[in-house]
Amino acid sequence: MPCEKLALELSSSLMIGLPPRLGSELGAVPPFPGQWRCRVPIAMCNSWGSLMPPLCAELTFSEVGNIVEVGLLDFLSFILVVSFGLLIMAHLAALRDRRSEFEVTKDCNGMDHVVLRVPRGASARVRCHLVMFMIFLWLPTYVHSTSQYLVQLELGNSFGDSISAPRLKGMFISDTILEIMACSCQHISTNTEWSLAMDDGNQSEQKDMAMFKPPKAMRGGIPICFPQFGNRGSLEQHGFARNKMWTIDDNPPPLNVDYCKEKVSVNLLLKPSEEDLKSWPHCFEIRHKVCLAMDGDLTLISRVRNINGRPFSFSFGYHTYLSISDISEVRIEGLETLDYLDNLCQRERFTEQGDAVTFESEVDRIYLGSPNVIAVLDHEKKRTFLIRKEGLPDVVVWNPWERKAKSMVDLGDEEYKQMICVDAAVIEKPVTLKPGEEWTGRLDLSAVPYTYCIDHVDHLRGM
Ligand SMILES: O=P(O)(O)OC[C@H]1O[C@@H](O)[C@H](O)[C@@H](O)[C@@H]1O
Repeated sequence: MPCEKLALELSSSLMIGLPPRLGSELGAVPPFPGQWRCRVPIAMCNSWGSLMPPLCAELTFSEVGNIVEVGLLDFLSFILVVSFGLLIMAHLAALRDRRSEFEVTKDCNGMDHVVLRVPRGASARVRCHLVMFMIFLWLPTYVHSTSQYLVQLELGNSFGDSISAPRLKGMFISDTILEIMACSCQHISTNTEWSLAMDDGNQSEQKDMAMFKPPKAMRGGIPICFPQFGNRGSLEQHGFARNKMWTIDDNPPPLNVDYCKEKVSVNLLLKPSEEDLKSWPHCFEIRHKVCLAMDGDLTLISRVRNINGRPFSFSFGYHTYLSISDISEVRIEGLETLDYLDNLCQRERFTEQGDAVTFESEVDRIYLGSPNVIAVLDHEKKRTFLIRKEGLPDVVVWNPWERKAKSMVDLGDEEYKQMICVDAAVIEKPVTLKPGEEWTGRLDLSAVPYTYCIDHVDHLRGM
């Protein structure tokens, strides 16, 4: 026998001994007087525990139920039966996983939230919360007087990190793989904002979590900058999309390539309000899909469509706050030798001279025509964020440093050290859409061991 261990998987009644009567019920035929024989499935395991192909055994039992002989036979019929059984089990497991990947529950305040889960590893919580969750801590009656919801995506933990985060005052940057992405949204009305938040179940801590003053976005997470990036236009800083109520889109048009197969996801939709049309008179729809992969990687896919009227142009950016150990310990690879516009020098154009971007003072730059993979290496945490992107040629790198941080009401004086914004964006050459045309941008975020990218980034760039 090639295996070192033979495991007999019998029915529970067989396992505890087979009385002749039971053998007979199972169709056993007495080979000799006083003996009984029957066929049962067996599974063989080797010393490493891997399961060998199952076989069927013919067992001969003595009169008192002891096994006196084991023979292997009937391989094909047994394979058929077992395959059928495995198929049913797989189907049931898939059903169970599907059920558990989207679960609507209530939080301790009785508010609905949706938990997105992947069977192994990461989870995401889509929390249907009040927009004013800062307020409801202190004015609970407000909970009942508004119909606005905050949908909050919370990335769970796939790398064994604790979800309890360095809680930056006014900023929800967790220590987990990709922070937390959140947006405010509501099924019916249109009046809230994108924001980021984290909930580790400790409601009492939420009052520390943000300057949450709708319609202004909270700092942190991955707000969507649209249709303007920064102050390069007449609209509010980074455009209005991050300050709007998005709706959950139950029936989005299919993507040309579905990057979110095997991932749990949520689809969001924003259409312009009357007020938006006054400041930006273009008929558009912007869709945003958030996908959580089995291993906790996050994919964001955004689509902007010109739904009628005249052509229009826009800028777009994923304003991505990453949690880092210390800004002085971080380097960004993938931007070397590129030209950049320095926002701190009236957008003057320079060329990156270093072999990586490192930080010693305030940085606010737009790197132009960057490769599709950027790596943010955190030496102290021994972790690298990989940013893969499509349709987003520019990369904004921003850290306010000490002086500016002190002037920002929603950033603690020292908190600039634990954050870096690396925004995949399209800024220098805005996108122009003719009527009926659609633009798609995609961002993949993952956290990998520190050394990973050094060996792999070049390979990934070719993807
Ligand atoms: O405070 P906001 O509006 O979120 O913007 C923060 C920063 O975002 C960066 O993307 C910009 O380049 C900076 O100029 C800006 O200060």
